[in-house]
Amino acid sequence: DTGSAAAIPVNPNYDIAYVTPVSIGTPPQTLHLDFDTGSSDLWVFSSHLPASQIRGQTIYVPANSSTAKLLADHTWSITYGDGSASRGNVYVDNFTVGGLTVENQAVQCALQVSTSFTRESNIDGLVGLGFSTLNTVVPKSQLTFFDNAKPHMDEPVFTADLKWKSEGTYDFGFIDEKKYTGKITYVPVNTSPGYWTFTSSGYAVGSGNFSATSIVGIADTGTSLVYLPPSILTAYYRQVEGATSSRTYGGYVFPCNSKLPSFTFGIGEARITIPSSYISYAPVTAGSSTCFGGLQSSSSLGINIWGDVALKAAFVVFHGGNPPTIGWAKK
Ligand SMILES: NCc1ccc(-c2ccco2)nc1
Repeated sequence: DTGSAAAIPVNPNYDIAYVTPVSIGTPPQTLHLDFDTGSSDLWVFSSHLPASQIRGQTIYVPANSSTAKLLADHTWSITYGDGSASRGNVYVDNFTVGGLTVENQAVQCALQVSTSFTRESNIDGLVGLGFSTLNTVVPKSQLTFFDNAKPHMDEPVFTADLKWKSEGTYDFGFIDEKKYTGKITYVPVNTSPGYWTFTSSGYAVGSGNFSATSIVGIADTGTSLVYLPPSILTAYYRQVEGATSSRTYGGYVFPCNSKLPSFTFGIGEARITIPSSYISYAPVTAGSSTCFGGLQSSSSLGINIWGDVALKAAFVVFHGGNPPTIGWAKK
């Protein structure tokens, strides 16, 4: 089996997140979910939510699906790195992404979501594509869509082709040679943390020398920005006129008309360059001439994160073989 589905920016001006249409149940209910390689719960806005917590999202109504079955006495609760959270109960139902169907997929129904989820009206839930060890369902943890689909897939892979301010794709079960140039460089993945954790071989700022240094981090489609060690941030923002680390805005900001260098990171001998346009991320508030950087410090996170700002500069292969690996190519 294979599948292919769109990755659509939730906001026309800034790539805050990407959503992908999925079908759940019988007859199919279509929701737009945030595919997140940084977590492993598949949860949706549901008919169990109080109306006060829904603001335009599409909800999943298990009662309207003839194939939905309650997973009795199972619950879940998750808190993300950005402080958002949700919790609820669990059904199993048919789950289809771009023509690829998993029967009896655990669909975690929200009974409560935090205000930041309520405020994001274009996200109807998340599809965790991390390792199933991170799933929060108790008393029996559940498998991700990828783990359920893998045995039926032509190849045990999914790929991310995210794009800057435009629609990209997630492919399941195959690698589309038309989506990248040159070769794919694969590096090992450490699955123990439960994320797609790999080691980058170093970085360069603009046209500067490449600094060979191991950077352990995660490939996270569910995080907007890139979070790296402070020393790398200093090296980058010292090249940006008027850049400063702002306590007010919680990170590096700079005048929106400042000239930004690109940022290159290493994957083995290969190099991926993030264009400067991806790093001038967004005005700190609507209409402001102060912009928030797409590269920020990981010092408060305890983990380096290659989020969408980096992923959209590449074609990325999440290879779920034994052992799993991650592949990066230019495009
Ligand atoms: N890294 C997972 C993730 C994805 C989306 C969100 C989100 C969307 C709106 C508010 O919070 N939070 C965490």
